[in-house]
Amino acid sequence: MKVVKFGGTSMESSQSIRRIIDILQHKYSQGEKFIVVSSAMSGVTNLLTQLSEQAATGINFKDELKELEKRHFTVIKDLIEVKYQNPVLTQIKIYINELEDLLQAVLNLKELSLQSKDFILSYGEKCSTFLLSQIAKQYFPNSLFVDTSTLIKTDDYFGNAKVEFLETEKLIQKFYTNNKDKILFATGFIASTKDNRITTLGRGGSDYTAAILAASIDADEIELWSDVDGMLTADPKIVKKAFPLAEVSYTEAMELSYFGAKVIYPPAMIPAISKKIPITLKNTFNVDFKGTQIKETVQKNSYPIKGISSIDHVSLVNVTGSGMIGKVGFSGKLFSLLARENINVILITQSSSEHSITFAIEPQDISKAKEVFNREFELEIETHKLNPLTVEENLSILAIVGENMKQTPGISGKFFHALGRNGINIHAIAQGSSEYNISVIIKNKNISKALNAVHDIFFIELTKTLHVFNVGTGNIGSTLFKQIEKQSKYLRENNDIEVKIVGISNSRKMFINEDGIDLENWKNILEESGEKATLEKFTEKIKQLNLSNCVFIDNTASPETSKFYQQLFQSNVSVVTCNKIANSSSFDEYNLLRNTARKRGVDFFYETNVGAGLPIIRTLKDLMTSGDQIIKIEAILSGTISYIFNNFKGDATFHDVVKKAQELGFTEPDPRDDLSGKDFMRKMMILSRELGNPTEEKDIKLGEILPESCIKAPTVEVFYEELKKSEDYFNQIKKQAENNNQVLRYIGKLENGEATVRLEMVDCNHPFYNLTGSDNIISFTTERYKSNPLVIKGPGAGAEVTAAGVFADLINVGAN
Ligand SMILES: NC(=O)c1ccc[n+]([C@@H]2O[C@H](COP(=O)([O-])OP(=O)(O)OC[C@H]3O[C@@H](n4cnc5c(N)ncnc54)[C@H](O)[C@@H]3O)[C@@H](O)[C@H]2O)c1
Ligand SMILES: N[C@@H](CCO)C(=O)O
Ligand code: NA
Repeated sequence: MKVVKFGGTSMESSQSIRRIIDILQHKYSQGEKFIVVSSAMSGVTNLLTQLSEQAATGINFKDELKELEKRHFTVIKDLIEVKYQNPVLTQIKIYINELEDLLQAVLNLKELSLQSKDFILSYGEKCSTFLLSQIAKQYFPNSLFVDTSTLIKTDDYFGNAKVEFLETEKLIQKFYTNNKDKILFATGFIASTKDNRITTLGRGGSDYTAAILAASIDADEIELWSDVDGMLTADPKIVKKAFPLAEVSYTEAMELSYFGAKVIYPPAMIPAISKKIPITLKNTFNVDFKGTQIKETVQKNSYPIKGISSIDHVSLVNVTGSGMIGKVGFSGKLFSLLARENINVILITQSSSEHSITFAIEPQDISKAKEVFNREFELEIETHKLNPLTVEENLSILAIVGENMKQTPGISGKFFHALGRNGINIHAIAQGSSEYNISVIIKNKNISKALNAVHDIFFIELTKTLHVFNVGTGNIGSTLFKQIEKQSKYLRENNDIEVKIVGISNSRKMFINEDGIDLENWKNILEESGEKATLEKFTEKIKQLNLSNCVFIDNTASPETSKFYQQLFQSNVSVVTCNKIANSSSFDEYNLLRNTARKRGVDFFYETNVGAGLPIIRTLKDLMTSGDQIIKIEAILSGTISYIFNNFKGDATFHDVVKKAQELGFTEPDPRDDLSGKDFMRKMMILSRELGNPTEEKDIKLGEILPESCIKAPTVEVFYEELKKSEDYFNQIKKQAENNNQVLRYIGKLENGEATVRLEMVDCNHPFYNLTGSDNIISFTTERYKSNPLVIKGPGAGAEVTAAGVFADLINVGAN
């Protein structure tokens, strides 16, 4: 035998009641035996509460009551054959008339007692359940309407009555035995006192009715039907990746529902728990879905925790003072005091030094708590044995719940790591020794970020979602998008990484979508839905959204973007950049950025600053951290210049080769940044700084390649014209090299803290002689690689290799 309960959402309209009938017909055809419990139609209990309270203040209720009648009549007309309608219409009419009399009495007396209110509310369930039973009768002729107020006996605590179990059980058993051949349709929520005055069972009342009936007749199972798929790992409104749990234990269900998961009300389950009756949560909108089963013992699943829940608004109260130390009974006194004032204490922690007790309460209780504390401990406060209460506000509780945590080391470590990495400060921590629940108190504004970060770390089979804000959609930016789009499935399946591009900006337009931007269509989206771009607005939005694992990618060559890195780090956003400006600004700035990132526990990656995608920065860092000593670095680090000298031969003109280098995407947006040596100089400066030298721009000796006129050209167009005019100059250098069987190489050297970049002619014995395309080459002479230096060589410019380097940096964010 099953007890099947349908909540208000299932009793909303003709359509939803039709669904209930379908569900019951299916059960019936499968030979299942069941008792049905039903709530009032959705919204009716609230409406009746409101009407009765209003009536007590003299406000009329007739129109609303008419509406209520109509709602029930509509269902009758929709779902009951005409020939059977009359008696049902009549009975509902009788109920509504009785309701009207009751409300009229309240209106006349201008008084509403809890007792009268319960009586009035009981009509919600009476109407709905009677109605359902009569609809069902057409399919199951042995349907029987049961007014449970005649079976469930309570004390006279109206509004939240306490059940007298012994008597109730007897009445239910007797009724059940006498009606074994019937399908019972029982009202939820309502009961009565010994002397037959109507009472109600409080919050979760219909679930409670189901549990009481099930426990009394030793049912095999309870099904609670609502409009959700059961109990989820977290609130799906906040955590998009939350998913329904197949099984949870009674204890876990209690813990999860206590915080947030509103699908069931734990006290209502107690009669079922005491008889170990499993409870299944089902969805009327997703009938075939298994839902969540709540029972005594559950199979271990692969996740270390079951769910995450939260309470949104709490305040934290700190009691401090030497007067508490070693004082037996102090906390007893403190908490009885709060209990006496009906202040609900949600969480308590105490340090073992006994110098402080911290507890969480609801914000509306703060002033009362202060008042009673000050009054009770006036003497202790005056003599400085206790300090006045301090209160922290705008906080939330976040709790991870699950029986698997028990005896499993590392869960709290993981939990706190996820919070710490996302810059979420923990104000207090509590874990019961039952190890079912670890609760932390954090700032309210961080709750959504925290829920998502913690959910990711425990549930998405370790899938990490990187929330990316990308600035710069030129050569590199647009290529990066292509690469990410192509690779995202692989990353999801093989690396458990989800890359979500949440924001895109270029110098004209910006667009942000928290759910991710479709990379197949980003150009149109940005063009059509984007707003005017400003970096201020873009970064403000990043901070405001406060997403977990958040990364800012700088794919511009702009000096403006780097001004925002510092505040991004401070907001726990990692930065990946191919833009060299930040790292080649002043040494102080360079240091500040690094230190801030380190302090905030976020990443600052810029592998592509030197040699594009070639692993140069990484290699240098590895050499240094593993204790090698760098003696000398020699390198060709301008892809553009490398390409030019590799192709400036035979009939080719210097002008055309430069143009081609730009077309191939090797040059900076302004190619003079390359040809002036400035771009190379920046790279040398970054390498030198990585070595620990406080290098500034002026410390690097830079050999010129271009004649003055080219450098000074006011625009890129004029620069190209000047290049044409200087063709003789370039030809002469070319000739000279060719005559000596040499090639031109623009080479950087770093030795003894000194950095130079010079144009050299080298012969075939030089290790840098054989280069092709936009190749970069770098040779590290170190203590360990002394006679034979470590060499890295390959294309050091171009959109594909650079975007790939940015991509690799991005994937590494948060890896350590
Ligand atoms: N090309 C290479 O091989 C290579 C290699 C390594 C590093 N890089 C670096 O890549 C970066 C980008 O180069 P690119 O060739 O893609 O440049 P690009 O000119 O093609 O694109 C630059 C993008 O940045 C945007 N932008 C500029 N200023 C902005 C601002 N203030 N706010 C928002 N957006 C802004 C532009 O709108 C454009 O979308 C440069 O810093 C360059 O040094 C390039
Ligand atoms: N413009 C740069 C790109 C790599 O930073 C070069 O030519 O080397
Ligand atoms: Na690199």
